[in-house]
Amino acid sequence: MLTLDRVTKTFRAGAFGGGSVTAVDRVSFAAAPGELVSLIGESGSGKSTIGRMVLGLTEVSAGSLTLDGERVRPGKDFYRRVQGVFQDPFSCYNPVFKADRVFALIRRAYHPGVGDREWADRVEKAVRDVRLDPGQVLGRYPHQLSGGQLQRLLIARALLLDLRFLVADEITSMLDASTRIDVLNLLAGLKERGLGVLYITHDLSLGTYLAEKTVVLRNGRVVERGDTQKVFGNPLHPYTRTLLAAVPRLNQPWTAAVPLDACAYHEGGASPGDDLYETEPGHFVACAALPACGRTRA
Ligand SMILES: Nc1ncnc2c1ncn2[C@@H]1O[C@H](COP(=O)(O)OP(=O)(O)OP(=O)(O)O)[C@@H](O)[C@H]1O
Repeated sequence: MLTLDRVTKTFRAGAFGGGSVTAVDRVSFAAAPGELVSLIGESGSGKSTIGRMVLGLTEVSAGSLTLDGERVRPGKDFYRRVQGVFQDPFSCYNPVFKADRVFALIRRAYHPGVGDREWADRVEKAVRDVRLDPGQVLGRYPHQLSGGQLQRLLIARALLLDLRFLVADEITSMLDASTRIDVLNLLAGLKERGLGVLYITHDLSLGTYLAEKTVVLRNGRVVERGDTQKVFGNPLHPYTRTLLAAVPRLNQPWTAAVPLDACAYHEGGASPGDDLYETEPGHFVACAALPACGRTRA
């Protein structure tokens, strides 16, 4: 179980590191085993920073982030259970080595006692599990494989570990529609195996596809979260509504498509409360004024 409780990340910023930027601001949510939580927000909203903190690649500035009740402790044992797959699969491979070297590295680090024959069988099974043909992909260099194949090999690599949790950061954004569906189905399969998944995306349509829960981020803060069907079926925060209604129009900034109105919990509102209000079971909205605010579905 992944649990974030008022997790905050502040980076030093500015020419001499004198300023600071709060990339993630008191974010709370949880992902149970077998559950996919989709983290949605526009560019710069803090999604990847959250993913990196879950993976122990970025330190938490404040708040608590635990996996199965333990704080994140990057190291061999941690990465046996928690892995990340990222947007650009090419960046995860060294172009001068064959792509299946990623499996050899896992063997060396985690399964040094496994014999050649058994390891080959395990790799073959993991590759088939991600719906690739071992004969087509093993022994090839990264440039000889497609982005979707490389992405799936990374998921296969994760399957060779005793994986409990996967952070999937924009993993489908570079893929064509059919490969994207394949990879999403793969994530569905991982959920069935009891894995928890944090699925980071700016694509709302993909978020609804698999996620039990949805967290909508804006400027590092959660504006709405809850059961995906409730958040999408009855979006309460104007930002979520804007995201859902956004239609690109030339020569107009996209936020102009559906103006945010002036409820107290909106950006720049008078009372920037950090708590979310449970407006119905399993549906939380950031509103300092709820329930007195009276904003419900129009
Ligand atoms: N190492 C860093 N130092 C300073 N600021 C950072 C650092 N990493 C991220 N930020 C800032 O934190 C904010 C959130 O960045 P983050 O990459 O988490 O957003 P994101 O929602 O994942 O965006 P995108 O969808 O474009 O990847 C941004 O304002 C970014 O500039």
